[in-house]
Amino acid sequence: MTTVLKLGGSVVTEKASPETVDDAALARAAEAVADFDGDLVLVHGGGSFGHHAAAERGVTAESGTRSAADARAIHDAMGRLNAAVLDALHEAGVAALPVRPLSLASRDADGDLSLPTRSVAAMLAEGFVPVLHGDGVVQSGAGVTVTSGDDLVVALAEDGGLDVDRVGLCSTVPGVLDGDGEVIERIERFADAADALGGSDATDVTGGMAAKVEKLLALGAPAHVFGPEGLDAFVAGGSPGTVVRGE
Ligand SMILES: Nc1ncnc2c1ncn2[C@@H]1O[C@H](COP(=O)(O)OP(=O)(O)OP(=O)(O)O)[C@@H](O)[C@H]1O
Ligand SMILES: C=C(C)CCOP(=O)(O)O
Repeated sequence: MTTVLKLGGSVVTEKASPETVDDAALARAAEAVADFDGDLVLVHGGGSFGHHAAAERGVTAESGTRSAADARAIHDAMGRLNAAVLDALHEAGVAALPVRPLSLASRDADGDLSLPTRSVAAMLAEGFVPVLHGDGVVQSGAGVTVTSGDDLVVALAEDGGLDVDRVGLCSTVPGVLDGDGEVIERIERFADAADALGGSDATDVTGGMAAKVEKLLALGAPAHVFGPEGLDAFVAGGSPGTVVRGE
């Protein structure tokens, strides 16, 4: 059984200032992750690295670039953040290794993601913690578009070979919030939260909370959406924040 956990870009970076890591938040998250017992795949988002690099070049999840220089700039920005995440994980004693989607994944013309996972499974079998991240990924007919860490979480969770039974999305909000700002405990269909779901409040080319919930509803495994304060509970097997479980 494997757990997939995404550390939101808005948790590990200061999303409003370009290419700024939130060192304290990242160190806290890495320490929480170090307590996990079992097979774990980590994913992190773009935060103030990937989203700024992509937005500056007009690249989104739908609108691609045919410029290799632009694609590389987005990938390199994510590489800088990935290196910072790996440094923090190593510092906390986590045997983390990078798995970088541009070199591995692709999308078809409809945007469906193909993510080969044998290297991820092999790393897990050898006791490592693979760390993927949102990235520029080549898409049939569109050049290179942005693939969100959330899409990678979904692809990992749907991969039969990894046997994923728990998914966690750690964002800056304590869960999916209703119109009054209260955490919704359980979402089983999009309508449960549709009124309250907006985009992201920072530069984000991949859609914010509404897109997250929609993707998580399609999974076979339960997904938990929580904030940094819920990370210890999730790592210990608990159920912080909102549970998203489609039918
Ligand atoms: N109903 C809602 N409940 C909770 N958050 C919401 C809601 N509607 C919109 N949001 C926004 O969604 C954001 C979380 O999505 P976002 O994509 O920014 O997070 P992330 O995954 O941590 O970041 P990144 O995409 O960089 O990895 C929140 O900061 C909030 O502004
Ligand atoms: C913007 C890039 C390159 C990655 C986006 O990943 P996300 O923050 O998980 O949506």
